[in-house]
Amino acid sequence: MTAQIIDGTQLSQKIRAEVAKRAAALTAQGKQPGLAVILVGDDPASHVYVRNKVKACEDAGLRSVLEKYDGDLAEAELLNRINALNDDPTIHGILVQMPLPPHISAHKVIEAISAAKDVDGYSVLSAGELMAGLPGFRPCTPYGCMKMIESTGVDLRGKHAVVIGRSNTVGKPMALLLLQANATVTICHSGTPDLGYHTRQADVVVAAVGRRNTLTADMIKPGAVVIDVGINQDDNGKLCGDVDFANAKEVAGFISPVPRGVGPMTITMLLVNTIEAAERV
Ligand SMILES: Nc1nc2c(c(=O)[nH]1)N[C@@H](CN(C=O)c1ccc(C(=O)N[C@@H](CCC(=O)O)C(=O)O)cc1)CN2
Repeated sequence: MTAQIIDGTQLSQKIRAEVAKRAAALTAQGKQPGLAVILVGDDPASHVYVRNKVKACEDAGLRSVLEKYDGDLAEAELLNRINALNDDPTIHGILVQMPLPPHISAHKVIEAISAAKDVDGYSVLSAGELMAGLPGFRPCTPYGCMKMIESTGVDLRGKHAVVIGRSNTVGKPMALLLLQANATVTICHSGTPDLGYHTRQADVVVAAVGRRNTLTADMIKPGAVVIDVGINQDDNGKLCGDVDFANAKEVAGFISPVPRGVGPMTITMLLVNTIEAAERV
């Protein structure tokens, strides 16, 4: 049987409608939620993502302030801008689009953002809150993946989840969120000798490596939930994920596509975090 598609665009629409209601309520109290988006350099994909973030804010009634800088911006200047935004009461969330040019320390930049405005959930404090099971901002991509899994109705308690990838922004927080939902979690990575051995036992697989065809149909347990975080291009330059979608959908129970899967949900959870930041003030 063919898998049910987890449509990130459709799920986003539902969540964004709720975000719009919360934004309207805050605006009526004279506190319109505000997001500052900082883009440094000319990475074409980053320009697309940032444009989509600004548009999503507009559509949901959030105010967005987009600051674009040339790739040779000095690190100190960027840190000064972040400090100014930290002090701006009309800005509730600050996002610096990644990747940054190599001469700028992403760590320094992330840590410069005030904890109350860290809507990307990338800071050491936010990571610690997640680790400790405390409330806080969750990184948008894994947070969106959790919402996608939730939308399938599959209860994670006691299920075996395999995360492929161990990045600080996706793999590690993803594993912690799954653990918090009482799944038994395995993290696989480039040093894992037999990836298929692990994924074939998994009720849920989250692929977040950035290499196409990392997860093929023969590596999937029939009926499993498959979430594809990858952003790659196929031989024809078409956007594709880490999963061999065409064949995997014939084995999985639920599967997210690329595009229209995790990508739009990443933006949606950014809106959710920004609303939460504004509601906390
Ligand atoms: N500060 C951040 N930087 C980056 C993040 C992040 O969460 N915070 N994540 C990624 C990129 N990303 C968000 O910024 C992102 C990637 C993809 C999409 C998306 O909607 N993709 C569409 C296709 C868009 C296209 O035409 O290329 C889809 O999958 O349907 C949104 C956001 C790295 N940087």
